[in-house]
Amino acid sequence: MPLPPSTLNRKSSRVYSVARVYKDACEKRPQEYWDYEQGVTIDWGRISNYEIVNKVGRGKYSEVFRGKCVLTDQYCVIKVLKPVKLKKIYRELKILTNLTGGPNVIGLLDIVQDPGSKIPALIFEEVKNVDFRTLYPSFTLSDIQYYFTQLLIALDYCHSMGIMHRDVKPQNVMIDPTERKLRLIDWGLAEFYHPGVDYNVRVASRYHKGPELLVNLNQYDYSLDLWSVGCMLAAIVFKKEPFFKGSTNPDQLVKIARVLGTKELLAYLNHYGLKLPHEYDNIMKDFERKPWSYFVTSDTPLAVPEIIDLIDHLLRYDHQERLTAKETMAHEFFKKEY
Ligand SMILES: Nc1ncnc2c1ncn2[C@@H]1O[C@H](COP(=O)(O)OP(=O)(O)OP(=O)(O)O)[C@@H](O)[C@H]1O
Repeated sequence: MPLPPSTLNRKSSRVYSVARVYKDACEKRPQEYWDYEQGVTIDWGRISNYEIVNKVGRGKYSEVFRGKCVLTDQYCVIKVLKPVKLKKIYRELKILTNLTGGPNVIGLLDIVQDPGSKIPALIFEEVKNVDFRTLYPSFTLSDIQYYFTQLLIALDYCHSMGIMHRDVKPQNVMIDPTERKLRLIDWGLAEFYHPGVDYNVRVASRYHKGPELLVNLNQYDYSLDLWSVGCMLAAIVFKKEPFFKGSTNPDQLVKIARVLGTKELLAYLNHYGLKLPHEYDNIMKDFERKPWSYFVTSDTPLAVPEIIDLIDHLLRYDHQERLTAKETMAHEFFKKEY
């Protein structure tokens, strides 16, 4: 039976921005691929196959445990979702089932349901992650080449599948340095991309939010994820974690403008027919653009010209100017031997 029309691909009356790449990735697939509004069919596993070992963390949307599959004796991660809108749960499940098995995407092993609350729990492969605050300061240029290539492979894959992650940040990139294994996790804010559709700007985590989110530009796309990659790289290279540290959402844009300039921000808005929201009236000042050399000191040996050029091509106000995941992998920085 064909699905009824969906609101998820409903175009805005004014289309002012469309992704440069993979814009028809969803449209060319059947509606069942991207339409999570009608619910999703789930092949439920048995909760009794898993036991909890210990608590790993508590996110905004879940409680996460280390667990064990009693059938295989394999360790796993159990993400018990908190009761949020059913639509959000369906979205995460649909996206994970579409992407699992893809390169460097966290592997979804099973979906089980708490018999009492009916709340789903997601069972994932476990990554023996080393906290980024310990790991990143040890990175050489060659480590950066390797791990960022792995991250970009995951991003290019999800983008090619019509999905924007929308919450790229160090906490969502699990790295096991012993195995040199990287997995992109937390697809809870990820969304299907449809050209000309207005998206909610209340996504991503403050320090990694792209300018488009902070100026209410709703027709953003996969390029949002590349801004976040740029923030991660700049933080490592310039030893400033996080690179843009806003105290509130509006202050986040002020922190960005202090580096990229206010005139340049206004040119970006003008290009898409937008205005700076009034919440900035008293806080946005006329900041001069800073050259990247401003952040280079005797304590930033990773700041070689090629990586600075790469950061410069990712940290662009204009989301359409940023390198795509594929273009980033082809950048000169990844070709050089360090
Ligand atoms: N597969 C995994 N392997 C190892 N650790 C994991 C794995 N999945 C999740 N974690 C840990 O659990 C934390 C929370 O997981 P996740 O980000 O998926 O949940 P969340 O509720 O969406 O979190 P947040 O509110 O921070 O976005 C992660 O930051 C990570 O430390």
